[in-house]
Amino acid sequence: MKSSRIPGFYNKPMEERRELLAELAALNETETAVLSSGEPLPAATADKMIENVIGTFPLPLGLGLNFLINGKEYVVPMAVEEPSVVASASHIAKIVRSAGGFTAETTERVMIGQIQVVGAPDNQAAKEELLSKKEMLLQSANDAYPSIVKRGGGAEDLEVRVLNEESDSMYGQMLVLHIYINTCDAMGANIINTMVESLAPIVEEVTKGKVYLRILSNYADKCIAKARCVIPPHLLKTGESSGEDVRDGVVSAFQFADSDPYRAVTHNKGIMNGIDPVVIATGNDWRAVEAGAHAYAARNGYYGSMTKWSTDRNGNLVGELELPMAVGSVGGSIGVHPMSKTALKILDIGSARELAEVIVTVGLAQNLGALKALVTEGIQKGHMALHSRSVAIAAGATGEMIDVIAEQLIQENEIRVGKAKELVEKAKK
Ligand SMILES: CC(C)(COP(=O)([O-])OP(=O)([O-])OC[C@H]1O[C@@H](n2cnc3c(N)ncnc32)[C@H](O)[C@@H]1OP(=O)([O-])[O-])[C@@H](O)C(=O)NCCC(=O)NCCSC(=O)C[C@@](C)(O)CC(=O)[O-]
Ligand SMILES: NC(=O)C1=CN([C@@H]2O[C@H](COP(=O)(O)OP(=O)(O)OC[C@H]3O[C@@H](n4cnc5c(N)ncnc54)[C@H](OP(=O)(O)O)[C@@H]3O)[C@@H](O)[C@H]2O)C=CC1
Repeated sequence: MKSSRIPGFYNKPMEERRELLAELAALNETETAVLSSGEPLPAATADKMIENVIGTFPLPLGLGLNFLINGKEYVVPMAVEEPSVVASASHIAKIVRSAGGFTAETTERVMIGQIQVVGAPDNQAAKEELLSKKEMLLQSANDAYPSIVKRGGGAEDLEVRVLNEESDSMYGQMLVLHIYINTCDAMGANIINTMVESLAPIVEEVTKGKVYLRILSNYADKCIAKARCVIPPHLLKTGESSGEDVRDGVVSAFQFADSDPYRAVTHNKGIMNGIDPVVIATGNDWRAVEAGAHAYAARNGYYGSMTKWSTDRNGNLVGELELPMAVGSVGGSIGVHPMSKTALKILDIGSARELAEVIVTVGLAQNLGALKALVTEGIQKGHMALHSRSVAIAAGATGEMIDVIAEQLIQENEIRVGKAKELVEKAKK
């Protein structure tokens, strides 16, 4: 990939943007056609993906630009309905690339399958028995999905937990078997579920209990992606605010979020503003990522900030984000939806790990974009200026009138549908 820094990309007509992208990402004719096709997800394909299909629901697909991660350039496809998200991510990526770019990494890539056992006559004895049969259980799990073992993955370890051991617990004791499974480049839900379902009869026999649930855990805390950036304050100067003031405001905003769940939820929503669009564009399961991310934000016993912002000894702003990121670069609907195939080609990633690193980086950038605006001019100026186009459309503006009405709304500092309707009616007379 040549540079992802394309100044003024947003001022070019859409056709020109597509041409630039096709050249940059070496898209072939089919991939380029998917972007400009009126029906990127053919109805016949959609009809086979879910049930009771009556159509498709398109979202705008934008490009997060300027991303430099671990020294590699990334153009990031983002499918999202909310104005200013893509602009904000690109804005921060532009600043961070001047500071050397983001660094990102993933830990081990292991997913968890859970098997719930109730009514075992002796949970401790059943636990010991399961642990003593570890090799046999792992082998049986792998026999249920041999192709993932051939790819270098499969069931690697197990753990047994007894829940509700305390005598004052509200619920009865139960045993939970965790199978740790390397799903290679797949998110792995179906692989894991196949494995744990196949183990259920053996587990019942060993424990003499009843198995109810056999399903993966979306709390993928052994599949963590981390992103980091270090920004000298002079790069943060915004309007009248000095870089130091912006830096201190961002650190204080983090401390606010980490001290108060009312703020943490909004702060974290701003992070998911960056994460979800990439998860969606690449055909991944955003409910799984959302559920895991929020649970991880509560791992210390309280719901806090997903990101951490601090100042290092040289006065730089340091940002860190660490989240479970159980995404795949294959499997699920990824190979089915033509748009997600094209999105992965644009990203030019070689593995699920690399995809997870890009996604968590966009989340970090998005958080800083929002915080930088919030601690300086406020969110309305930048966000509402871009939202004004949607307001104009909602009020009935079409074609060239959209930008004209949007500009009038900004000039009159009244970005609301009622005002836009007045302007549209006046313009139509
Ligand atoms: C909107 C900006 C970026 C303007 O910020 P700005 O300083 O006016 O931007 P700029 O004109 O100096 O441009 C800087 C770069 O930003 C990008 N950029 C700039 N404009 C565009 C555009 N039109 N289209 C595409 N990209 C754009 C582009 O990369 C550009 O570089 P260039 O290519 O020109 O060299 C800034 O005001 C901002 O980041 N605001 C925050 C927006 C935001 O966070 N939106 C999310 C919605 S609000 C929300 O849901 C979450 C929240 C806020 O509640 C979370 C929380 O509370 O924590
Ligand atoms: N709680 C949850 O989150 C749940 C989610 N789901 C859904 O499950 C889906 C994801 O399941 P998943 O198991 O990932 O998808 P798949 O069932 O599509 O499995 C992935 C397939 O990809 C193939 N593959 C090709 N190359 C690789 C590679 N390098 N690494 C790994 N696999 C490779 C494997 O085929 P082979 O090896 O056979 O060639 C494997 O069968 C998502 O759609 C999700 O929404 C379903 C249930 C619950």
